[in-house]
Amino acid sequence: MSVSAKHQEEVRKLERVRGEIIAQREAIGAPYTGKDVTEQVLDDLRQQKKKRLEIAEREPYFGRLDFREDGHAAAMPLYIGKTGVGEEESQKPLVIDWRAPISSLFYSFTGGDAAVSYDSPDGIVNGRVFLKRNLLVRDGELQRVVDSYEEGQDNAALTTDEFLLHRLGESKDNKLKDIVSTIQQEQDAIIRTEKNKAVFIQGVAGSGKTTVALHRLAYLLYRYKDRVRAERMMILAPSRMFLDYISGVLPELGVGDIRQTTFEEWAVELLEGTVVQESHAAALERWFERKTTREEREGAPGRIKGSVAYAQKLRESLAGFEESLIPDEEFSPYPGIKLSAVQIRAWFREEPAEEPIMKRRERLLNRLKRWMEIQLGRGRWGDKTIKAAATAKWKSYSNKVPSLTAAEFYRLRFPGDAAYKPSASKRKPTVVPREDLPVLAFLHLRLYGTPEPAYDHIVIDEAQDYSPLQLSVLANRQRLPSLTVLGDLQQGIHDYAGIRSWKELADLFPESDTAYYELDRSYRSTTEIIEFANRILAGMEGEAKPAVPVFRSGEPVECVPLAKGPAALAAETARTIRAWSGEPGLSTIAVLCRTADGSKRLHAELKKLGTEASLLQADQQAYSGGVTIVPAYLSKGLEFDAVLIADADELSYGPEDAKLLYVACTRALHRLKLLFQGEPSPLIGENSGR
Ligand SMILES: Nc1ncnc2c1ncn2[C@@H]1O[C@H](COP(=O)(O)OP(=O)(O)OP(=O)(O)O)[C@@H](O)[C@H]1O
Repeated sequence: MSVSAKHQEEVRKLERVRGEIIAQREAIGAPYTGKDVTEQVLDDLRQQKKKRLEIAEREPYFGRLDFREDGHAAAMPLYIGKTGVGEEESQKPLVIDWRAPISSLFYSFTGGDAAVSYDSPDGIVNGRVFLKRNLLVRDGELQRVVDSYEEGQDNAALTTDEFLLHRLGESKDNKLKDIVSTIQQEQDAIIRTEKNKAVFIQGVAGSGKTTVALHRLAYLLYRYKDRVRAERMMILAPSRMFLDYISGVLPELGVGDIRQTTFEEWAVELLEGTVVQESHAAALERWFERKTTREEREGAPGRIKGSVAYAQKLRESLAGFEESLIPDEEFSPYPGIKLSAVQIRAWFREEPAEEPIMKRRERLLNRLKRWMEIQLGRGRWGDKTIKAAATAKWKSYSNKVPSLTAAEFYRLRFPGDAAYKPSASKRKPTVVPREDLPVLAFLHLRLYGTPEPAYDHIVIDEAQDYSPLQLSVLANRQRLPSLTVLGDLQQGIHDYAGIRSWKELADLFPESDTAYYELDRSYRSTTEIIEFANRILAGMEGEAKPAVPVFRSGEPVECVPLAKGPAALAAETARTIRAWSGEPGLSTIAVLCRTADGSKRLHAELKKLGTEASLLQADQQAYSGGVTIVPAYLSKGLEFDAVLIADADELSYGPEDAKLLYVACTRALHRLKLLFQGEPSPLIGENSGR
């Protein structure tokens, strides 16, 4: 079939499918506003469907696969889209959801006439593929038709990756996007991993880890409809700004209501207002605004307190506390009526051990109260004076059974470790440093538990910055392990708190409950940028894993020496911003500085020159795109069309800063330039053009 005939065929098909989608959408009226509860529930479902149809109307599908199942006479064209659509009358599928079992063929098929198979709920289905076609539909218009496999054609000439490259070449705005139309085979395998696993993903910068984790949530909600609920899922990311950056993906995949937060916010909430965390900026300042030594990082409180050994110390301390909870004295609410310490301890032990300690304490004290009432009998209990005196005795006894908040417990039992002062007033929360939050969360769960239901699934992004203690606190909030834990050890710039090997985290689970994946291909940057960043990696200690580029060539990376002084830096920065701003493909531009202080100074200098740029700071809620000046350590997880590294000199980036410079360079999609005053950083030495 000729190219234009194919196009015509697809235009007709698109018209038919969109006609059906529009008709179905229009048939769903305005939201129900009445009081009938059943009707409200039904309408909720209708309105959700309407939202999905609205997305489908713009882009009903992105792929077509002609598949002949074994035993069937003809191949069936299957159209694959973000949401499944069935014909209203016949209920025949018009569009198949990308998460359906059969759609996995679309992602895993890479050509050839060999038999293929996919896992369906009824078992393995075998068959053959006759056509794999990518379709680009934007706002209801068919824009591109690209075949990556057609039976009987010279498929070597068919462009397998043309569609992907087209997508990667697009410029980015300030939000991460979904990738349903171009999910790669190795990514699809992760997305479709069974629910009850702790899935660890080690992936190079730009390999799609964050994106894949979000698609996995959408997959789990579809595949395990009856068992998982969006309200019982949670995404943990390093900052509010990062969460804002990824916030568009799930709604675009038709998924809502998933809690997205940072570990620290989650912990503070768990601790029920008893503590607040010190500012994020202050915490970062400690590690990034001045040079730190390896000894400082190794011996950092976050690493020690986050270790498995420390968790054990906390457990032992809790056990000791529990053991000594009941005072060594009898309880006697009235002369002649008494209960020995031995008896009270025995009662305490009867409480279920898996219940939090303070809950058991409360139940024990209530039991004592009931016992007291019964022993005194109706006559004496009815006597106001006797009742008041007995109750006072009970209160006084209760006061001797300690009740502590997590923050009080930690300060009392680990006075040398707790790095905060108690708040001056009981009603005011205690301000605690970030590294103490995991400890307090751990203690709180053992002491008080939480009324919140367990989580069905938890996603942890940038997990190389997590400690084993943090992960174990989270895993304790699940009945069965079901987590997606992703990160990149090579980007572990917070190594004063995080791990050095995934084993540290994976060891928390039985091996049969874990799955480990590595992603080596980088989709974000051009080949030139990836190769440049790989050379920085090579300078890193330990075994470096270079990223493999998807072949997408761009401009060479530039390293430019500058004369000394802030004026020369500002002038060159302004010139670069001007030049890049004039290029159509470059809509987000970042200037990265080693420190927040340096970023502020450059921002002020640029202002003097009349160059507009926004300054990105820790504790910021959102990243708005355009031209931004960013401290390198805050750029982690984000990406920009073009990146200018303003201070790639030997003082800013010494050999121990390889991870930070690697993070900085890998933020760039299409363009990367590094400036240096004085000697270039040894990390780019040979690349610097000198
Ligand atoms: N299969 C794909 N098709 C199209 N684009 C993709 C694909 N996989 C990843 N990308 C793109 O690559 C970029 C990097 O993705 P993402 O931010 O999820 O990677 P990451 O591994 O989390 O990166 P980092 O560790 O550097 O933060 C994004 O722009 C994403 O849209």
